[in-house]
Amino acid sequence: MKTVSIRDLSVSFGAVKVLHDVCFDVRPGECFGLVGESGSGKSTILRCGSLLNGKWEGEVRIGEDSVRDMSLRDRCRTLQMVFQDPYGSLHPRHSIRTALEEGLRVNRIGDREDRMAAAMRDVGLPVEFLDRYPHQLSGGQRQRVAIARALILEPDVLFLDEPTSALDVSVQAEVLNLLVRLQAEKGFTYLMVSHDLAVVDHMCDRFAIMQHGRIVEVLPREAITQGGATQPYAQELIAASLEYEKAV
Ligand SMILES: Nc1ncnc2c1ncn2[C@@H]1O[C@H](COP(=O)(O)OP(=O)(O)OP(=O)(O)O)[C@@H](O)[C@H]1O
Repeated sequence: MKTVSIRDLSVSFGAVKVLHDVCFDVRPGECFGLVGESGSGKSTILRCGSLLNGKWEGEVRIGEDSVRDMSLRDRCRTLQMVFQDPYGSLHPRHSIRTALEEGLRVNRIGDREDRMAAAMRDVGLPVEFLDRYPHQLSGGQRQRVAIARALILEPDVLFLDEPTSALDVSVQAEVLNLLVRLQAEKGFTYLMVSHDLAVVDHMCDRFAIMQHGRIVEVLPREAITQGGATQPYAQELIAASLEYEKAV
């Protein structure tokens, strides 16, 4: 199990600075949430940490290693990302087999058929689905494939960017429970963006509340239901979310 350590992460797009010296640590085996208003910089943290965006200042370490110093292969085997929209992240003309095999091939890993079958079983999908295409699966099944593709390389850390927000409410719970089970079985460290404090309450040990590219407060999960936030914006966000829960 590995720590994710983010120090003084700053990012600008043109003249606009969207992250300001962001610092936090995700403990080994922990699920750490990032919440906050739209545009506050949550996804940008994941995109920088995974080097999808390489233009930033500061330091991101996984365990002892800076992500910038890792080879592409080491990075893929240390850190994987699951996106919000599984339809967008799976190639429409590639079978599920092709999607899963790619990472194994690039990383020159053998036993591919066995590993792909194991990954499908891990995410609760029939092995026969390897021969299907993304449009032949439901949204929840596609997200399971995206998770299988992430875990097949046996990474230490998963970055999850709103992994269930594109799914039906009934399917959301299934995928969240799958992520909880996989974390317990495989000891993943999760860094997860969500706009939904109910999801954070279900999944996360701790979470950071963000506003305008800064961390306002880092809180334990219990702060959602039992209070404890000290910063006014964090208190407002939690109160608004509880009001919303009551109303629906
Ligand atoms: N490639 C880019 N070019 C220019 N601006 C960008 C780019 N990516 C993100 N931004 C800007 O950076 C800011 C942070 O965006 P980010 O996607 O990280 O926010 P977020 O908190 O994840 O929002 P949401 O909850 O809506 O997904 C926003 O103002 C956004 O418009």
